[in-house]
Amino acid sequence: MPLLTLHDIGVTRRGNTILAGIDLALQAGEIVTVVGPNGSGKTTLLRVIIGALTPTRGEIEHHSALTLGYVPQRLHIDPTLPMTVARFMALPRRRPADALHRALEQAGAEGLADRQMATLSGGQFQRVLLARALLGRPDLLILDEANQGLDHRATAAFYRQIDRVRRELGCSVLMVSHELHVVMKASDRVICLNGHICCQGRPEAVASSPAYRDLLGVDERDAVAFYRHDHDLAEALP
Ligand SMILES: Nc1ncnc2c1ncn2[C@@H]1O[C@H](COP(=O)(O)OP(=O)(O)OP(=O)(O)O)[C@@H](O)[C@H]1O
Repeated sequence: MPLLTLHDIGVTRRGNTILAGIDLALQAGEIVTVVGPNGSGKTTLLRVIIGALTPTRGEIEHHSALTLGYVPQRLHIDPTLPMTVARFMALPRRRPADALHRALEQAGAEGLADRQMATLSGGQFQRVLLARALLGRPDLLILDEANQGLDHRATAAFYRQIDRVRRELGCSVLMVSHELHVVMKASDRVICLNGHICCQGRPEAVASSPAYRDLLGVDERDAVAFYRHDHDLAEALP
């Protein structure tokens, strides 16, 4: 049985159809990436899945005990506010110190617990957000463009960390990205969204499909070149 299934999900707001006819099943342990242009409904789809938005039509089916972890697109913390990573991780609920350190380690952010949030690099900040999402030991980890503000190298390292997390925790991952080439190696399946599902499949197949190329204006040779380049990037914490 899939971990989570969407049946004919539709979202309409102020007379505009944002999502229509979304049928989607997420399998246990799978990494699925949703790609699509600006305004194609990617965030809306994630908001429906995490329960922040009630769809206009359709149903979501999952096990009653399904635990979700969510890494937001961006999070602003006032840089003048003194707040250590450990304190941030304890919001809104304090956790045992060993759980906190385990989550930081799983996210590749070990050693950052006593650092001030304002002093973290973009890559470190995203790993702390990931660690916070891992505290609840999620069955499904959801990331909304978690590479925003990261350069290509930091993004590639971050997605390799996601793959490690999936292997260590055995959780499923659903993430949104603008760019397939960046997340290609980390995904089992890619869903190309533009209000509806235009195409889906293995990353290589989607990258070379006319629907994907038309939608995102990508040259397949560019995508493959990026993909190969990723292999050479160092594993260093950005
Ligand atoms: N509450 C709302 N009321 C009306 N329109 C909305 C609402 N939320 C989103 N929209 C519209 O729905 C469309 C899809 O928005 P959404 O944020 O899901 O797209 P996206 O693919 O995540 O975009 P981006 O890549 O820019 O983050 C946009 O046109 C947006 O303006």
